[in-house]
Amino acid sequence: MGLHEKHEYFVSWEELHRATRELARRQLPAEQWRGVIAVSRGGLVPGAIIARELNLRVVESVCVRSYAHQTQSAEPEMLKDISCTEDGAGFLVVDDLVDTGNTLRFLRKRLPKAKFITVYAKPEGLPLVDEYEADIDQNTWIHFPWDMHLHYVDPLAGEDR
Ligand SMILES: O=P(O)(O)OC[C@H]1O[C@H](OP(=O)(O)OP(=O)(O)O)[C@H](O)[C@@H]1O
Ligand code: HPA
Ligand SMILES: [Mg+2]
Repeated sequence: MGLHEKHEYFVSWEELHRATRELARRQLPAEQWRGVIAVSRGGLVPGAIIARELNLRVVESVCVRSYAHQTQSAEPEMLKDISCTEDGAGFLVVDDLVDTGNTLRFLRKRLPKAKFITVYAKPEGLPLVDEYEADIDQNTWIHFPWDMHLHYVDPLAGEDR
């Protein structure tokens, strides 16, 4: 394998559910939280699972457009802010993953007192996340279950003759 080779990691619904539940378990006791702020769109499903496990009924969403992969210099933009909190105190900010950390870096400025958690984390993003469930290599692209569907694959030995 070359050093710069790209890898792919395919996450099933079951794996996502299991990993997110484990992340939720580590946020106990639930009474310390006022609610969940999901980072739309990737954080919506993990946010719902965490809210369910912790019996939190206040679920908000924020949306950030990050230009990280196009123009390095451009600042991310808040497409949807929240009104339930000034500084994020008592809230869990949930995202599916942290990659470069650009999204969470931006949100930390808006919600300095929130706790930031993700299901997956790549090394560059580690300083921006308070807790996460699983490490993923920087050069691996994660495919989430909502972006995939099941399809037929030929047997290794080829079709029956
Ligand atoms: O750490 P970063 O380099 O900022 O990358 C991580 C972010 O990128 C993806 O969201 P994206 O902005 O692609 O939008 P989506 O959630 O709507 O898919 C992912 O869901 C994270 O929010
Ligand atoms: O690895 C990834 N998978 C899906 N979306 C992403 N956004 C940044 N990195 C990723
Ligand atoms: Mg996202």
